[in-house]
Amino acid sequence: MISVEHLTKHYGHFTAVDNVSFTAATGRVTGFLGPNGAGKSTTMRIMVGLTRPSTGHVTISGSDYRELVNPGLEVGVLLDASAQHAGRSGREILAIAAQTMGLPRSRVSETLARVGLTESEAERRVRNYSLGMRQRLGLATALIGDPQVLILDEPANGLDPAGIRWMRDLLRGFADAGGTVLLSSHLLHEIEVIADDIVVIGQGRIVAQGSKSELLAAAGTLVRTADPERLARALAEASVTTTPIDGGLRVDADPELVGETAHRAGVALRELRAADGAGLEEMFLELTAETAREGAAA
Ligand SMILES: Nc1ncnc2c1ncn2[C@@H]1O[C@H](COP(=O)(O)OP(=O)(O)OP(=O)(O)O)[C@@H](O)[C@H]1O
Repeated sequence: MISVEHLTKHYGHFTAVDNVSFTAATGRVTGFLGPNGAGKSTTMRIMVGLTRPSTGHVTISGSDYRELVNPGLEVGVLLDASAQHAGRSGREILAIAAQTMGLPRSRVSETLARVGLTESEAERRVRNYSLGMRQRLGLATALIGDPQVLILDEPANGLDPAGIRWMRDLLRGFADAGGTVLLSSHLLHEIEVIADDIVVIGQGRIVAQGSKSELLAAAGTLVRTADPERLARALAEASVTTTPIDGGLRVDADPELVGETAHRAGVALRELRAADGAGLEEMFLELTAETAREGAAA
């Protein structure tokens, strides 16, 4: 388990991480989702002792990362797949990792097979690797010590859709065997595919967290009609909150109630369905738009 408690990081007057608390539970894949610059990497660097927090702290399986004697045996870390020595082959990089952790050399071939790198790919220098191959090698370095916890910053970056499904299955197997996985992404879709639990961060703050099913179920109903204003008035009379969307409404109620209310109000519907994920997507787009505006202003 990873426990993040009231973490704050200031850079001068800028607050990159602002009172962030969450846990990544054992047996679950937790997705850490946020737009560029939201504070994901800073939080993960603090977790593994590379950046000091201004306040707050993180424990991994009850310990501070910096107290671990042989950290690679307990926590597998992938922060930047491009940071691997470009002049070495994949096999050499894994052999060095195995040696540093005091592992038998046989672990190198086993781990290469686990991440789907062939023997001939492993002989190539990393400078000739695609981004997807670097991610697989980075994941291999994280896995080689057979840790219980994985901390992965944007591990799906550069993977094609089949690669993302492959990673989902690998991380699913890891969590089902009792492991803890925390992975970050700036893409909602990746997190939806891979994660069981989701923590959403925007501008250094946690803006939502829960299981994927909870967050998706909270999305309500999508309804389209030629007369959304009239339907919104009828729903408001029933004390139901609505949000206008293109050609209709997002409603904080189940589709049955929306259909009955529309029928009573004499409003013909064009579409009525559970808004799976739409609430999360809207919230995420708002976060992204705010960041994009900041970027434009800068
Ligand atoms: N060493 C530093 N000095 C000053 N500001 C920093 C430093 N490191 C990060 N920041 C700022 O902190 C904010 C959060 O950055 P961080 O890299 O944690 O975001 P992120 O969510 O990982 O984004 P991305 O998806 O782009 O990697 C950004 O505005 C960044 O510019």
